[in-house]
Amino acid sequence: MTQVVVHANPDLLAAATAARLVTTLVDVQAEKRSASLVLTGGRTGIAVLSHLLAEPARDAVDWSRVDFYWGDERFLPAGHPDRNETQARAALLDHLPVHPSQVHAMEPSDGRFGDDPDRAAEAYATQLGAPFDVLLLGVGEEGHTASIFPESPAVYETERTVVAVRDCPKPPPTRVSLTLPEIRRAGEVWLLTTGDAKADAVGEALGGASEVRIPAAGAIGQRRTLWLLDKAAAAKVD
Ligand SMILES: O=C1O[C@H](COP(=O)(O)O)[C@@H](O)[C@H](O)[C@H]1O
Repeated sequence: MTQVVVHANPDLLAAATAARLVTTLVDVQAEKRSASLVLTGGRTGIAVLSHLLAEPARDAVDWSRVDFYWGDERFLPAGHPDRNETQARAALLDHLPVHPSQVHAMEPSDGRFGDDPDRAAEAYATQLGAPFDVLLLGVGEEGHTASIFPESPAVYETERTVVAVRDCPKPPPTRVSLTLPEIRRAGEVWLLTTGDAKADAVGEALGGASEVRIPAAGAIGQRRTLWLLDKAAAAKVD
């Protein structure tokens, strides 16, 4: 099932998505022992985490039973301000009662495997198991999602769950990303984006574009695919 929800502005979108995350994680935890949540980078993704920190019902979630992953990472040194992990820690994770073992970050470029994104991708693949419960994604102006860019090798990947991505049109050029086959194993996939610069990509994705041209079109959840947009990003949705 694909649903599109349009909010009046980016701030309302981030606040409503944070509230939605709380209730969804509470529901998952009512059904099973722990929940898995995949975080996204980007402006909207990090704004959602900031709102989640301030959400009054935040601690209805048992945070000691949530495992955090990332859909993609900018392959930079640990602690670099442009890493999705660094931003997510500052916005939310550093303020929650979570054990380090619950936070499954992708390796930095000065980590265990040095400056080798292929080894970082292989290592991340070993951390994956059951399908994710909720997987958050952003959408780029040209239709990328996670770090899967249009017409790039990553969009053709059919076997691996995680890949290294090079020569990205958006800096930094080297990244690590989940692949579309892995994204499509998730129960719920939520695509979050705002602003008129995203309207063409969103309109094309929802209008039936191929995932090679608009990778976000291939991000589909097993139970639900939820597009969470502001009015500007939804301007070209029929
Ligand atoms: O580089 C990235 O950008 C996208 C979208 O970011 P936004 O700022 O345009 O919302 C994001 O989904 C991805 O995780 C990140 O690495």
